[in-house]
Amino acid sequence: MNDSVRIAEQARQMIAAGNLFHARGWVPATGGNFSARLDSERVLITASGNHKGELAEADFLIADLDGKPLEAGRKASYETLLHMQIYRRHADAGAVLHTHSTANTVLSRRYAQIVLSNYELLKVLPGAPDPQSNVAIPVFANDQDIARLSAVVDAHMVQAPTTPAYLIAGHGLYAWGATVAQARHRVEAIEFMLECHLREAML
Ligand SMILES: CSCCC(=O)C(=O)COP(=O)(O)O
Ligand SMILES: [Zn+2]
Repeated sequence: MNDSVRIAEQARQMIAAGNLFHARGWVPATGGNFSARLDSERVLITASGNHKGELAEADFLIADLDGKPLEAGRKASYETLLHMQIYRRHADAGAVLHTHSTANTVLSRRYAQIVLSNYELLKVLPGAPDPQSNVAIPVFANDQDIARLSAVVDAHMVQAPTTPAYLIAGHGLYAWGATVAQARHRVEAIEFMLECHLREAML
């Protein structure tokens, strides 16, 4: 596959994910951002400030693993360094998707971590955990200094390398996978389990 065809295909898959997430209410306003690894040095990522349910191929740009856009005059997602931390820490990560759902926002404002257990959908997460096991989703304090926040996330991943995804308090979910499709499946599974967790807390 030549480079421009590959770029268009990765953008197409992220546009489709954005449409789905918007339909589910997981990317309100211009919240959320998406990326896919193109090769060992380049990542295709959403530009900052676009509505993620209305993306077109022109709303993506290529950045290096330091988060620097390779095209002059383009502004990558404000949260680019959070994506790059994942690509640097997880060699098998091929795509990163970030959502701002009601469930992930409410729960991350209340709890320091969310422990998911007894959900069949846990099998979709990295390492295919046994549904009966306890899977911890850490919650990090929100921080407008994204370099500092990505350093906090990275330090956690050194201590807990099997962390399957994470939340930022009052902000949203970051999840990843080998492909855009796998990252989307994981977002769908985690958002479903968080929604269940929230509803149970309200019973
Ligand atoms: C308007 S939501 C605040 C920024 C944010 O959290 C987000 O996910 C979108 O930022 P981006 O720069 O990627 O558009
Ligand atoms: Zn965000």
